[in-house]
Amino acid sequence: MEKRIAVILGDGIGPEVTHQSIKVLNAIAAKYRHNFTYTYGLMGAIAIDKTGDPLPQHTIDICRQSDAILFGAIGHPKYDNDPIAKVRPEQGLLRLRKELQLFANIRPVTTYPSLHHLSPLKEKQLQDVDFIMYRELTGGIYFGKKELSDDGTEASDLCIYNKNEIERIARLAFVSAQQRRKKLTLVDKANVLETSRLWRKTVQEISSDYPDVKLDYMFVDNAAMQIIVNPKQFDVVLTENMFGDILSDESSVISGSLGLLPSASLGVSSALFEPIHGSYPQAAGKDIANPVGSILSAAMMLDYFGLYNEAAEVREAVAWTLTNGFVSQDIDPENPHYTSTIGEFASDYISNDIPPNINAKNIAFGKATII
Ligand SMILES: NC(=O)c1ccc[n+]([C@@H]2O[C@H](COP(=O)([O-])OP(=O)(O)OC[C@H]3O[C@@H](n4cnc5c(N)ncnc54)[C@H](O)[C@@H]3O)[C@@H](O)[C@H]2O)c1
Ligand SMILES: CC(C)[C@H](C(=O)O)[C@@H](O)C(=O)O
Ligand SMILES: [Mg+2]
Repeated sequence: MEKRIAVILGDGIGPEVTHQSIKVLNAIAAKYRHNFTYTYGLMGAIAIDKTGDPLPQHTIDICRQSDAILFGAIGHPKYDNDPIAKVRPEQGLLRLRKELQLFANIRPVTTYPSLHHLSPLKEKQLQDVDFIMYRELTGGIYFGKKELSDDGTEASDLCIYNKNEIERIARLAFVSAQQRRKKLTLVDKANVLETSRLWRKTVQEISSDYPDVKLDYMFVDNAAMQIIVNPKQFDVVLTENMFGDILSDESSVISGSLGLLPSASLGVSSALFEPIHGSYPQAAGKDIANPVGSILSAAMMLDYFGLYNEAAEVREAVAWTLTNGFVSQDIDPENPHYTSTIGEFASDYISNDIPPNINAKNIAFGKATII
């Protein structure tokens, strides 16, 4: 299979983690005789530095000409700490999502028994947790009108949704539930917000098209608590843009680290794959970030291409690195491995280059020694 992949490395740890995904995709391509070609575009702080624009037209063009987009992360402290900067790295990502109409952001949350000890939650709460969040990505408060008064003392962000925006992601979430455990939870704040009441009404209306799916509703404040005390109750969670942003970072503590969670952002004719974490500037350039969220995003890309066996093999490679202790500092601070080592091991596993009796303890921060 031939696929053109647009790659946006971005800022901070974006390049380091994305390079591991490319290693893994190359191992898959070699093993299964696919031809993946990569075209690189700038976005974020690096794009501002080089072109003055967080999303240069060239990047939009290569994304449009690709079959899928692999993205790292954007963001830089010099903008985070400057509340009056007019041009910001995040504008690049938001514009790209809007331009390509990437309206459905899909964030699966799984747990690995070998990582249960890392979660602040108790073991019994972690067993059998497996849910998927459908986060609306191109509407709501992120994209409503923003205003700042002339004297700079008052500001507003408008939260706005229309029926069509709600319905198109809700239908994807219902179909996903049909293929899973047939439960859909709409998370909103319908006791307060007009937009949330429109979400409930719209989702209620279309639910009759999916009679096999049990629909329930939860207020977002309760959901934030339930995700911690009883995460296994969830199957598919459907929610608006900002609630989904916050609840998905929260959900990563179930898995054990923000560095583990992947995502897919699907649109009308484009698809973008990115870990849910940000540019983690404190780790930039140190080769210590967890690449698993990015590698699992590449697996979601393979699923999107219809390469289900290949995607499963990438997930198997990741599970193998995790259970054998080839993990980064966030997972095992006592015996951490480099980002690049984890990427190499995952790709070697796929290429069948990994001897079965490798000793994880001997390869911390270095090459494997065989026992
Ligand atoms: N999609 C994106 O590109 C995206 C997402 C979130 C934040 N951001 C941007 O990233 C910058 C930093 O934001 P932040 O510190 O709030 O969030 P962040 O996700 O970058 O990091 C928060 C914390 O999570 C942990 N973490 C994140 N990724 C990790 C990884 N791969 N491996 C191990 N640990 C990891 C670290 O402890 C880190 O301090 C900001 O400029 C923000 O706007 C970008
Ligand atoms: C960087 C930021 C604009 C982005 C968001 O809020 O959507 C990020 O937090 C994410 O989760 O992808
Ligand atoms: Mg976020």
